[in-house]
Amino acid sequence: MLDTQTVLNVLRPVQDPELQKSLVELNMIRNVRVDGSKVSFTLVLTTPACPLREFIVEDCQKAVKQLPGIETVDVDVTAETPQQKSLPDRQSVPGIRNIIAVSSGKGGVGKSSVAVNLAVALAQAGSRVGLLDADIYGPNAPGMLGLDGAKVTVRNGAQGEVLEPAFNYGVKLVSMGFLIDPDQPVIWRGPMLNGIIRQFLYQVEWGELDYLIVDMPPGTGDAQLTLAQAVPMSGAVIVTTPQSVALADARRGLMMFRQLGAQVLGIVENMSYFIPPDQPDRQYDLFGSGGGEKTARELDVPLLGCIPLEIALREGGDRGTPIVLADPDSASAQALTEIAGRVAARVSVVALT
Ligand SMILES: Nc1ncnc2c1ncn2[C@@H]1O[C@H](COP(=O)(O)OP(=O)(O)OP(=O)(O)O)[C@@H](O)[C@H]1O
Repeated sequence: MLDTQTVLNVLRPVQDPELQKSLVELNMIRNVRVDGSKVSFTLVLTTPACPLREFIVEDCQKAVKQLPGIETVDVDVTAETPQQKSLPDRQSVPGIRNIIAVSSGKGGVGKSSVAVNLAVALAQAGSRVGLLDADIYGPNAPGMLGLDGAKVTVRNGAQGEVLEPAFNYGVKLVSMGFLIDPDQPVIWRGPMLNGIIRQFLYQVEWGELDYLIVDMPPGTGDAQLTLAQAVPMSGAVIVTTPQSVALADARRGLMMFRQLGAQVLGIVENMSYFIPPDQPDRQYDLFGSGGGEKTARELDVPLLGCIPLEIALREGGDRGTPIVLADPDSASAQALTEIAGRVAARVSVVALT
């Protein structure tokens, strides 16, 4: 009769492909049971959005089936998202495991669309997700998340006043748009930023979150710097288009995070090519091609994915139903879902290595 230790021994060489470490050593294999010709165990992944889930399960099954007399291998898959490393001089936010900034060197490249769809895709995969819309210039996440006109409610808690976030599609949201007067000039909003952001991090009832996505204001000016310094983040995702001007801005954004000691999780190239709705097998490179890949290579960061320009993505944003929910089979929704998986995988790597 086989014992659980023998099972763990054959599983020991199986590695997590991202972390490149043994699943057994990472304590990702638990509750091993042997019952005659059947072995069962729990595989605890580092994110519910793991893009390599099937691949890892197959590797485990293959390894265990090498044992004589074993016919069935039942793998129960769950996930526990690791806590980001603590950062010097930054106060972590209790209950929030990972903070991910979504940033762009310039406006209008689709940063908010990426942030909103990323948040919803992670929630769809089973993660606990919050979205902090910190874009003082154009806080448009509420509209894109179907929460236009929503407000944070203020409650008196044990620690004083606390804000309750709005909620839709599995995502908790607070937005600069809930607090700032849209008629107030942007120049006056900048200096308020540090105070508001601290309130948004430490005084909101976020509860337990695997990921808090922060939709940053575009650019690398004072406001962005203040924000990037105030938020204790796991890493940043930089959104760009294939155009050379946008890429030069993306490089600046990337340098800013690096100088602040924050990890850059990777680059997302948006509006990579246009798919005409009536000719879905054609694609047009409206803004050139290969720019995101080239910049990623030059700066030695991963290219997390390329999102096509699709009318349905804009319509989904305008209607308040993100494309990953409105049309999950569309090319842009699939790209965004894959990007969410890669971001989650990179966050695990940063937390655990
Ligand atoms: N891949 C895409 N396909 C079609 N439309 C897109 C795509 N990406 C973004 N858009 C549209 O472009 C507009 C600008 O996008 P978005 O607001 O996400 O950009 P942003 O970089 O956050 O802009 P801002 O600088 O104003 O915050 C929106 O109307 C959005 O729906």
